[in-house]
Amino acid sequence: MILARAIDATRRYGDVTAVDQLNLDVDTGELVGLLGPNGAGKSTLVNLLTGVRRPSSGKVELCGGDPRDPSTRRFLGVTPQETGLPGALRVGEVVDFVRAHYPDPLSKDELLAKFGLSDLAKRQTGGLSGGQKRRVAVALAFVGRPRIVFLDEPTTGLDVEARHALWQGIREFHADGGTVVLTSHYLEEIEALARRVVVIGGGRVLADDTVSAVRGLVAIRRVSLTSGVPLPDLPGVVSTEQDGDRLHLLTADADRLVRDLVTHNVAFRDLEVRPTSLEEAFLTLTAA
Ligand SMILES: Nc1ncnc2c1ncn2[C@@H]1O[C@H](COP(=O)(O)OP(=O)(O)OP(=O)(O)O)[C@@H](O)[C@H]1O
Repeated sequence: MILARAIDATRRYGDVTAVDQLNLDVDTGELVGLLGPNGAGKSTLVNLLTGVRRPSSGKVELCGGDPRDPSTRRFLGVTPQETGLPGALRVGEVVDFVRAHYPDPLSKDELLAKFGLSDLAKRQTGGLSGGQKRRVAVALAFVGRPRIVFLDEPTTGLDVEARHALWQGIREFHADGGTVVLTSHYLEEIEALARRVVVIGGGRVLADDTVSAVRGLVAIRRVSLTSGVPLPDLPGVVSTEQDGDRLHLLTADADRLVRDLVTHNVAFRDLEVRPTSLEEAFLTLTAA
């Protein structure tokens, strides 16, 4: 069953088209990463799919219904990009408050244990660190045993250990059949959690595939070398970065680039050719 669907969805803010005739289906049991540069439209898409905003045109569906309908929202868990917690309440009290909104919530202890938060149960949220607040905010999305969870940049600002604790909670939910859509700027996060990655740019879907396929799609290689002399103009180089004597060239045809360097008698050493990172891949896609 399709749990979240955008059909030709467009959302405008004045002159800005944040989401532009976008189509997306998220099936039951999927874990989907939305990836894209700042301002690509990821949060707006999440806001449309979770009923926070209405599309200017087109349609969105959640669990086969309208995401603004309370009976549909029972199946939904969300952590927006920015959240506020009532500072005077203890973590356990906030969990109880949210639990009260759902017919069959997780127990407080189970939720806190799943997300490694048991030690914080009696702490007032106002006294928590930024990272601890974020972990509580993400855990709250799972209280109501949702069928689908949307997490907008869930681990921004978290240290490695806290990030891994959250990933563990998300993975367990997914392993039990839960559906997850997350946006992230952490490429390792998308790679660590999701097999499907939807690359968003300019409010549109630029690619929708596996992480490795998205990399393969652009097939850009990074050729790094050390050279004391300026390089001649070489065909097929899409960008050049310089770090002292070390040069990093991006190209779709690394073999040709290396042959050209030799043909031009460029003195170089420490040649390295490697696939691009996902970030480089999406920058290339969004520049297309
Ligand atoms: N409430 C709003 N009012 C006006 N413009 C908005 C509003 N929300 C988003 N926008 C604009 O819509 C575009 C898409 O923004 P959005 O926040 O969806 O992108 P994003 O991919 O989530 O970015 P980021 O990674 O920085 O969070 C941007 O140009 C943004 O300035």
